[in-house]
Amino acid sequence: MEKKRLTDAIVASNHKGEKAFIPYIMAGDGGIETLKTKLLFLQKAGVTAIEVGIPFSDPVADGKTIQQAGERAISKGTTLRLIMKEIETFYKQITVPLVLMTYYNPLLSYGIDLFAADCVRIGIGGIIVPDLPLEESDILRNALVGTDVALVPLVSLTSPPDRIAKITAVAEGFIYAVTVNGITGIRNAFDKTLEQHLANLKEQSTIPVLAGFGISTPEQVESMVAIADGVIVGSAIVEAFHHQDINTIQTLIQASNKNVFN
Ligand SMILES: O=P(O)(O)OC[C@@H](O)[C@@H](O)c1c[nH]c2ccccc12
Repeated sequence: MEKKRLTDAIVASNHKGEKAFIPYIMAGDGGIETLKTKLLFLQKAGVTAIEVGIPFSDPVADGKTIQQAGERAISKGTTLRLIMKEIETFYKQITVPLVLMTYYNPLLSYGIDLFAADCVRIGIGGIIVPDLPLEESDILRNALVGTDVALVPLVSLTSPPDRIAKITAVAEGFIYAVTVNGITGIRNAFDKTLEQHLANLKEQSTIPVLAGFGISTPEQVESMVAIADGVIVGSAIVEAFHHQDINTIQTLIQASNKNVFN
């Protein structure tokens, strides 16, 4: 089976004259019972897909906001196993693709083959594993062959051209273009080379290129969707859910839906 569900969802939103918007939430922040409510809310608000974070004790790519959300989730007993079980109870109500974001360690202790099989069973659209470099990713990629679960790669601002070529050759779902050098968390400004970097990636990739890291205001969403196929917003969404600031979430989503053909 070709891995098309996640790509198709992004392309479909782009065809509507919108750009893809993928919010990130931390599963178990506020208690596992809030996961379904948040997913249904975001789906109704018109997002393209949803990145679901698995809390982990050593989140090396994460800044303070997501680290603290992870600690809150862990303190409430959230594990990968619990999250998979919880999603299984309501996955039929979720029509937007879910992209699980987890570090490699929880995956290893879950068991790669079991994880792949469970992802298929509960309709997961993609997986992001930030601490799994391309060279080490075959075990997971092989476990997902023949499924519609995409292994989404990260490309950094500093990835050299030959590495970018290797990554785009095996990329599935979309390319996650990391927009800053460093960790997740809101930023005031972006590198001047970003526009050219995204243009290069788009030229080389046959699947959509989405920008993520540091994007936290409607203005930043608007300027990013002008140069990428969509955005991923994490810390700002996590913070807004933590403070039950629904308005901020809706405003961020709407910023990606300004008609790009005008
Ligand atoms: O929080 P930010 O700066 O908006 O960045 C997105 C991000 O949170 C989400 O995609 C993510 C959370 N943790 C990660 C670790 C690696 C890669 C990506 C992520």
